[in-house]
Amino acid sequence: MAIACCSPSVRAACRPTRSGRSGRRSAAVQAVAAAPAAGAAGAKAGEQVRVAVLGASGYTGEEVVRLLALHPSFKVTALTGDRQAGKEFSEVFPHLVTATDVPTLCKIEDLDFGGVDAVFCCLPHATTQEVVAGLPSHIKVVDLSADFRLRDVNTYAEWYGGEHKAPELQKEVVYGLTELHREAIKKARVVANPGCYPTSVQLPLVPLLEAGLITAEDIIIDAKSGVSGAGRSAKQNLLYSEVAEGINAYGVTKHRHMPEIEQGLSDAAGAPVRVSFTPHLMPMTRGMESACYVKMASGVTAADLRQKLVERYADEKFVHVLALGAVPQTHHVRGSNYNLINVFEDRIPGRAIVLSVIDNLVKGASGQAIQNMNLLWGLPEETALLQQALFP
Ligand SMILES: NC(=O)C1=CN([C@@H]2O[C@H](COP(=O)(O)OP(=O)(O)OC[C@H]3O[C@@H](n4cnc5c(N)ncnc54)[C@H](OP(=O)(O)O)[C@@H]3O)[C@@H](O)[C@H]2O)C=CC1
Ligand SMILES: CC(=O)N[C@@H](CCC(=O)OP(=O)(O)O)C(=O)O
Repeated sequence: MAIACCSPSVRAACRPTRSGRSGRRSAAVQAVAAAPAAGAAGAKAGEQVRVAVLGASGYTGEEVVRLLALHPSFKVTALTGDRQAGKEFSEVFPHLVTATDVPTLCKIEDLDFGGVDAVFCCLPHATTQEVVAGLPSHIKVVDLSADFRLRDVNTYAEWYGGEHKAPELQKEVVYGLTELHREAIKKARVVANPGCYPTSVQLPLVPLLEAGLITAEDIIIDAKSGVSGAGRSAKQNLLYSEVAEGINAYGVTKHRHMPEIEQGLSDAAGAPVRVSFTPHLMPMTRGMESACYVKMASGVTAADLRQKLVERYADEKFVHVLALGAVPQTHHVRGSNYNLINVFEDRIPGRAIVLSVIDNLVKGASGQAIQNMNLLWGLPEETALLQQALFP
C-alpha cells in the first residue's frame, strides 16, 4: 500500500468536523469517488481496498497502519481517534515517517463510510458492538476488541459486565483464529479477532485436544504479557515505577480471557473445558508467553504431542514448532506475526509443558487482523506479514 502517496484522496473519507482540523472534504471527495473501489467478492487486480482504521491513535490501530505500509492492495483512507481526533497522524506517531500523508484523525461520527470498503475496528471493548452494527452492510470488518468473540451473549454480559448491544449481528460473526477457522473466515463479513492470550493458548492446545492426546481436565496456563497489551491510555498500574523491575499477576481467577479460551478448547475437546489461567504483567513492551501445563492421555508421550503439532502446522506460514528442546522466547517473535511453540516432558509422570510465544500486538492483534482481512478479500493471507522478528 502506498501510504506515502500524495493523493488527496486519502483524506477524503472524513466529513468536515466540528473541530475544523480533521476531515478536509473538497476535491478529495471526488478523487475517492472516482478511484476504483474493490469488488464485492474480493480484491481484483489493480483495485485497492479502501480501509478505515477506527481507533488508529491507539497501539493496535497504529500497528495496523504500520503493517499496511507494505500492503499492495489495502489503502488507508480513513483514521479515527477519540481524544486525538483532529490531529495529524504524524503528530501522534512521528515514527511512521512514510505515513505523513495518511488522513487526519477524525471522530467516527464524522466519517463517511460510503468511501470505505473495509474496517479494522481497534476500539476498546464495550464501545464496539454499536459501532460495528451501525456500519453499512457492504463493509467487511475485522474487530480487534472482545465484543464479538463470545458466541453466547449471556456469557459476554457475565464477563464484560454489560448487556450485549448487537445480539443479532453476533450470530453471523466468525471467530477469527486464522489457522483454525480459515474456511469460515473466507465466507464471513464480520470477523472477531481473538484476544492475545487466547491466540497463544489455542494454537498449541486445540490440535492436542482435538486428537485426544491431552485430557480436558487439569489444564493450567501461566501467561505473561508485555505492557502494550493494556493499550496506550494512562493508567496507574501501568506507570513505569509500578511495572519496571517487577512481575504482577492480575485478573487472578477472573480474567475475561478465560471464557474465550474455554470456548475454543471446549469446541476442540467436544466437552466442557475449564482452565486455571493466571496472566502476569511483565516489565517489557511487547511479547507474550503462555506456559501450558497439561495432562496427557494414557500412553501418550510429550514426543507424541510435539509430533502432532509439527504435522498440524507443517503447511502454515506463521505457526512453527521449534527444534526438539529449543525454548521459544518472546524475543524470537518481536514485531512479527509468528507463533513459536515447543513441548517438553514434565518431571511429573503423565504431564507435559507446552510453551507458546507471540507478539501481542502482531499475531495477538493487528497482524492476525490483517491475516483475516486478507482472507476476507481473497488475497494470500500472508500479504504484508512476512517480516521476521527483531532480535534481540
Ligand atoms: N494491545 C494489545 O496487545 C491488544 C489489544 N486488543 C484489543 O484491541 C482494541 C484496541 O486496543 P489498543 O489499541 O491496545 O487500545 P488503545 O487504548 O491503545 O487505543 C484505543 C483507541 O480507541 C480510541 N477510543 C477510546 N475510547 C473511544 C470511544 N469511546 N470512542 C471512540 N474511540 C475511542 C482511542 O482514541 P484516543 O486515543 O484518541 O482517545 C484509541 O484510538 C481493544 O479492544 C483491545 O482489547 C486485542 C489484542 C491485543
Ligand atoms: C497486559 C494487558 O492488560 N493485557 C490485556 C489483554 C489484551 C488483549 O489481547 O485482549 P483484549 O483484546 O481482550 O483486550 C488484558 O489483560 O486485559
